[in-house]
Amino acid sequence: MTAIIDAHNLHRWYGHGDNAYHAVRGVDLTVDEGEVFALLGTNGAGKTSTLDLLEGLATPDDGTVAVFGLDPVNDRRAVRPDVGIMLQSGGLPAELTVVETLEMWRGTCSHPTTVDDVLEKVRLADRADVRVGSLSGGEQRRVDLACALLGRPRLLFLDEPTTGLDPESRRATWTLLADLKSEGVTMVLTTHYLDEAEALADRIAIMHAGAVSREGTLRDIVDAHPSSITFDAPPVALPEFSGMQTEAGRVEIRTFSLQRDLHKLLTWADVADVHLTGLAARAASLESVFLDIAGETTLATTGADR
Ligand SMILES: Nc1ncnc2c1ncn2[C@@H]1O[C@H](COP(=O)(O)OP(=O)(O)OP(=O)(O)O)[C@@H](O)[C@H]1O
Repeated sequence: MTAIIDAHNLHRWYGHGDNAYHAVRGVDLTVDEGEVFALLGTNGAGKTSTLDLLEGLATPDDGTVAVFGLDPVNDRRAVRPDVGIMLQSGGLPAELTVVETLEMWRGTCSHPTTVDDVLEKVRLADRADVRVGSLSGGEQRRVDLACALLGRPRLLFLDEPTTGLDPESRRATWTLLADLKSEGVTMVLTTHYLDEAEALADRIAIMHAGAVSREGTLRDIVDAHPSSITFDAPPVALPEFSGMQTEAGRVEIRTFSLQRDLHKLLTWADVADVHLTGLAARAASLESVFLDIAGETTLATTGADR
């Protein structure tokens, strides 16, 4: 595999002095050719700040980024023609129609496809003559995507591509992105929809407080996380389980052997004639990993440690 993106020890600060904010704290990322890489994280985790560095829209305060083996800031003229960027908010002029917007954008691309082609892809052909400002939020998002596709990019950055889209349009966008992947387009996307990352991504990184907290395939990430069995604390002594704790009258057993421990618990309850009220068994999932990370204490990220 060839690394299309290779980033090491990225740091990004906003502001200066005591009020400086350390938004990206030593991020390492590689994205291979043809991969879909999803960047997840809570609000403010540093996803967009990291994406800006990979896109060459900002220079890292420390660390290095290579895109196609080049510096996306200093070698911008060589890198940019092969890159499509869909920002979180497109900021397109409201007065232009969809087709005028795309024609204008097309003029900035080195080897563009046709406006009709991208209109078809994002399913906006019937809205071509409507002003961008009159479109629904979801339709505007699809114009942003159309602009990112016009240059026939080899590498596509998508910052929350389906936010504001209805479920049917989200699915249509997933199909479009899957088609682009099968054409060999490499993609880096941020999303708050875990099912989107599950459906599209070959690899996932979960950011928290400016750093990558977990990284790997969905399977790697989920397999490294315990499953959980919970129930109301019964008025009798329980058998021994590693990873068992009781809080506010609820018992939780965190386990990497869900089936074995559940069997042990149910067999004990049967023999001891104990009714386990509120019993729930949850296999580890991307959501449980995400929620655990989101609950972790946030490190101080102000200028004091600069
Ligand atoms: N220009 C700026 N000046 C100061 N702080 C900023 C600036 N831009 C971003 N930040 C801060 O940096 C942190 C990371 O922001 P960023 O937009 O990268 O997060 P994110 O993970 O993309 O969040 P979201 O999911 O909400 O889009 C946030 O706490 C944000 O307030």
